[in-house]
Amino acid sequence: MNQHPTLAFIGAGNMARAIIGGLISNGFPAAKIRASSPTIDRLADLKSQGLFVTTDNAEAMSSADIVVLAVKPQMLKAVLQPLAAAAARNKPLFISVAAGITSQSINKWLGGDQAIVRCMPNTPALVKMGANGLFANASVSEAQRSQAVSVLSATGLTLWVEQEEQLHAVTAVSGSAPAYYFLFMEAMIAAAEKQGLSKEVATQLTLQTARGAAEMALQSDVDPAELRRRVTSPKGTTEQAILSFQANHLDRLVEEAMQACAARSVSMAKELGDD
Ligand SMILES: NC(=O)c1ccc[n+]([C@@H]2O[C@H](COP(=O)([O-])OP(=O)(O)OC[C@H]3O[C@@H](n4cnc5c(N)ncnc54)[C@H](O)[C@@H]3O)[C@@H](O)[C@H]2O)c1
Ligand code: PRO
Repeated sequence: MNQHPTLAFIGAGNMARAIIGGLISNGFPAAKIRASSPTIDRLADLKSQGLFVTTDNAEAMSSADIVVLAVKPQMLKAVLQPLAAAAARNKPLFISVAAGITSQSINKWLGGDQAIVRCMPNTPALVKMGANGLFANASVSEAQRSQAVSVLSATGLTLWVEQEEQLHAVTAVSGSAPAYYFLFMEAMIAAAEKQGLSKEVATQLTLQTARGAAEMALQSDVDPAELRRRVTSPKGTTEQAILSFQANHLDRLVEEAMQACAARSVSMAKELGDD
């Protein structure tokens, strides 16, 4: 195999585009990436970046080393069943980013005996700051594990989980979580505007502070709780904000939100899967 495997993305929506964007900006050759989606006009921008694009999923998948399944979980069964013959012939590594749906269901729809890595990525993959939780089924070889890591690590952090069920928690803590931070940013920007800042100034200060806090926590040798304490002077300003968050049970809100997220991942697996 060449240095770069041939990748086929089945589905070219938000998550596929975030991963493709991260790969290309990390130097992965666009000519080694294929993408399929039902309408060709929605693929025009990917074609202009040098990808091979098609409305035929089987054509996208033919001779691909890795097939990334990036359609909605609700579509997966209908998309995979017609690809079973090609899967039996080509035996690529499948990487599914679909929330919830188990490797067992995917394997069944593909006709069985397939190497499947489930990946829960997130959209910061687009700026190479993604976080990927990975699980491999028993048919995935060591070489394919390494291949999955080397492709996905171009989009950010890549960590394996031991149990497939742990991907529900990964979805709650990283897959869905960019949306929590965006929601928090929205609330901070709105509150700062109410305190008299322009939207532009409020936005810039909010985003730079989020970036600074994340970068500082990543580089620090102490945990986030200690970093928080270092901002919080006794009888100072921060203390009042922290006391307000605690009085409103921020920790409980976060726990309940993450439980609801993971529970939806579990119920999607039951509703839409075939285990
Ligand atoms: N968006 C995220 O933040 C995120 C994060 C982690 C995982 N995921 C997972 O990624 C997957 C895709 O989510 P998304 O947000 O990119 O959705 P999306 O709706 O943006 O993209 C889905 C794509 O699939 C295409 N599609 C529909 N039917 C198809 C078919 N028959 N054949 C080929 N392509 C078809 C659509 O045209 C669309 O481009 C989902 O399974 C989701 O659970 C998404
Ligand atoms: N976006 C997908 C969803 O909301 C999966 C994780 C992030 O279902």
